[in-house]
Amino acid sequence: MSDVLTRINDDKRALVAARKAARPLSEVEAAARAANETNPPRGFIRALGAAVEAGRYGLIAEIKKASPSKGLIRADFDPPALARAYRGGGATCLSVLTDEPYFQGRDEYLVAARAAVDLPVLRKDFMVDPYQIVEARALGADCILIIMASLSDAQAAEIEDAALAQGLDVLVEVHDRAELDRALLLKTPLLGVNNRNLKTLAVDIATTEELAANVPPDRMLVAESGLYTPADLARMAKVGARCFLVGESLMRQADVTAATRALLAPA
Ligand SMILES: O=C(O)c1ccccc1NCC(=O)[C@H](O)[C@H](O)COP(=O)(O)O
Repeated sequence: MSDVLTRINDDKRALVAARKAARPLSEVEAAARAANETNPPRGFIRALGAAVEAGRYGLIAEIKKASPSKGLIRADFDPPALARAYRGGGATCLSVLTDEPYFQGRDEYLVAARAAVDLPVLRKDFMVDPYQIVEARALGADCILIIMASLSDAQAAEIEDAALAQGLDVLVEVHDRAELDRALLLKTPLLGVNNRNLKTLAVDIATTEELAANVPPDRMLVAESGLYTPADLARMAKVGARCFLVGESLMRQADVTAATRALLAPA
């Protein structure tokens, strides 16, 4: 039996092949060029850097309806309203799941959430082909995710180059020391440590603590997953993470603005 991440990536490769057959790359490239005119990249890394420079936390707030580990997280799911709620609560950036089979995401959710606010947006998906990067820019995304556990070094570099060519920022995500060493071969300064093991779905925020000492000072460390309280953020900040990617704990709240504000309040 294959692990969760392998299944997601296998399905994603089939899905991308179908999308390529339905819509040629040249057409998506034209849409990406048009998006550069109407929705130019908003500077995802720049926004996080500015928050940290100003002495605040950089919060990437995730719009996530469901997940493989938790099933349905939020039934009352309105991406533009959630984007505004996150903005009102002090989020720096948004992350929007576009994967449909495993997260009940949709490309349209990214478009609608981004149109509702002025925050930079991460297309949160499983990138296995440069075609998806062009798609991301065509949708208006400002940043894409590279999961080192999903890709070889050559594939990661190819996807990063495709993103940079589109003017997109890149969040590279690792879960262990070997992935961290490989991620440091990439150009992006934005380095996420996922506290969730995407193969087993086990979450342990000690993962960020264990890897943080090996993250060079020229990288911006993002602690991802399993963060619920201001004390969790303070614990991550102690080892040098000033930026956070948070989904479920905020998505489960009735008042997302108040919950975001409360999460960002001093511990
Ligand atoms: O969340 C999952 O169950 C999951 C399963 C398989 C691959 C990826 C998965 N999640 C992606 C993420 O790591 C999170 O959406 C993100 O870091 C936010 O985590 P959380 O705050 O715990 O929702």
